[in-house]
Amino acid sequence: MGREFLDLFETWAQSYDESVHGHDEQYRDVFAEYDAILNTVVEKSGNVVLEFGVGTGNLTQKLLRSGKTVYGIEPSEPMRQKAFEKLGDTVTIQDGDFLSFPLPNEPIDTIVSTYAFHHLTDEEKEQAISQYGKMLNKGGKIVFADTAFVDREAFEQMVIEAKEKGFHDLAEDLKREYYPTLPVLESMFTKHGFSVSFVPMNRFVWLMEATKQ
Ligand SMILES: C[S@@+](CC[C@H](N)C(=O)[O-])C[C@H]1O[C@@H](n2cnc3c(N)ncnc32)[C@H](O)[C@@H]1O
Repeated sequence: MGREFLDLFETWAQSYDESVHGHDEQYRDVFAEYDAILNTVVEKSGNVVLEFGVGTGNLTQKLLRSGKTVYGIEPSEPMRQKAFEKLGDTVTIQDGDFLSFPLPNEPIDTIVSTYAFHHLTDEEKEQAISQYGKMLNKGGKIVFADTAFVDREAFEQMVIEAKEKGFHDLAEDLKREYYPTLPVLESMFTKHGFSVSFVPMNRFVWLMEATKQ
């Protein structure tokens, strides 16, 4: 569920790694400090990790290189193909999404995702957090990095700024997908038994670290 944006990745899969490294002017600020953001998610993760929205496998690769066991979930076939080209058979990446996915065959201590949680509506985000709250033991973590805004005004301001710069694809993307505000996310995490902190990583992306109480 929450798969309505998969068509975008049919074509974007081929050039995605160029976008994250600043080749697309409209998304340069979104992907600013991309590698540092992924490295921070790795630092915050435990040893057995479930990753949603693997994409071309950049975070997966960093998690594996730091010795973690990773169970990857990715709904887009072209993205899974790109990830396999990068990672070979060193990892399990299965078809699934944030809400419907094959369960790993061992307990996991961390659920991670970068640049993907905004594909879910706020209602779906809460369903996912509720589900993860039941899967994780006390001390288990959700570590996400994704675009979010301090409030609706900050969101509207970013749309205006994108339009003023002529970044119409970015402005459309901001309006089409489901970028949340921090207070909404905070209330979802706390309602489902997590303590949560938010740290800004660039002008768009926040690191969300939620620990099961
Ligand atoms: C912008 S890419 C991010 C890829 C990678 N995590 C990264 O940080 O570079 C978003 C990814 O989320 C995937 N995606 C889209 N809808 C999803 C869903 N409902 N559940 C899980 N992943 C989804 C897309 O196929 C795509 O691979």
